[in-house]
Amino acid sequence: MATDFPRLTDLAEPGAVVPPILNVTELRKRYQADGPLVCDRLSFSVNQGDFVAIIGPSGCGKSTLLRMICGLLPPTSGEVSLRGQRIDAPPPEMALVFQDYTRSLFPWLTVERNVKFPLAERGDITKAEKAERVAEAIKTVGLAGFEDYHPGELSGGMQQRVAIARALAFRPQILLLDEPFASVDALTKEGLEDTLLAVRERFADSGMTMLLVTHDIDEAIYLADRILVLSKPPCHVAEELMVDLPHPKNQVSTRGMPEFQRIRARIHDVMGLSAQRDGSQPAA
Ligand SMILES: Nc1ncnc2c1ncn2[C@@H]1O[C@H](COP(=O)(O)OP(=O)(O)OP(=O)(O)O)[C@@H](O)[C@H]1O
Repeated sequence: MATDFPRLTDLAEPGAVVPPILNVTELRKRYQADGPLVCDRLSFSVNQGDFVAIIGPSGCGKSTLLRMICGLLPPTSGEVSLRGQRIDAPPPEMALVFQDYTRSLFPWLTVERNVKFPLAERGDITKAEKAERVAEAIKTVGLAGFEDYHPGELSGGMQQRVAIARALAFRPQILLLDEPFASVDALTKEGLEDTLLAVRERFADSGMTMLLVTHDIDEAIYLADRILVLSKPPCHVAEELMVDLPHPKNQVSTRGMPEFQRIRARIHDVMGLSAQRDGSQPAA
């Protein structure tokens, strides 16, 4: 598949250590000068092609972190860098999918036009390539045949697929997803999770990196290769877990695997949920 950005591994000398695509270094964030710290010395890095899930207690600062990563919100101190360059504004290599698809889609445009919308101003891509990208993105999210529908004629899950397709048509190097499936029912959510895995496979050659913020521990384990568990606020990375589950994944058998259960138990421990459930105090 064609890609707008070279893979870091293709640029490196054979045997060289490839630097992370994204570095988050010592981030601190306060919304008001005299307000509480939301993040405190939050650091981690992400390699190209990784699928990283960020999970943490409600209100700990996950969305704040994602907005700082994509340059929509300035950190109070510390920095986010992409390929070694500090991010001060939304970089063209990133695309963001929000939970609330109703606010990100244009109801008066068809599926095809919604997906094409961010490409309209791109003078560096030919009309034919735009059409090819749009068709491929729509197909990848399972919406072939719905090109001429309007968002209001689609279910919530299908509308979120349109939002994902729009991000994909942009061919981002980093796809950021902020609670993308929090507004849909459980069965629809499973279908969308499997679509994300299909997206990942489809764009693997271009080294697309994915960063998912979610409340859902099982979703994080099912989808990601690496999970960053954030602490309660002011948040930092409390634990980093590698997920090594066999592909292709399956909603029933993968979730039943001992490794899946082991990781889930560990996350519950780190987040203090187990302790809360049996009535004792969570670890500080
Ligand atoms: N624009 C803002 N101005 C002031 N405070 C804010 C703003 N946005 C978020 N906050 C505060 O920052 C903290 C972290 O919020 P954030 O939405 O990042 O957390 P979260 O982990 O994504 O929450 P949730 O899991 O409930 O979606 C909260 O205390 C919130 O009230």
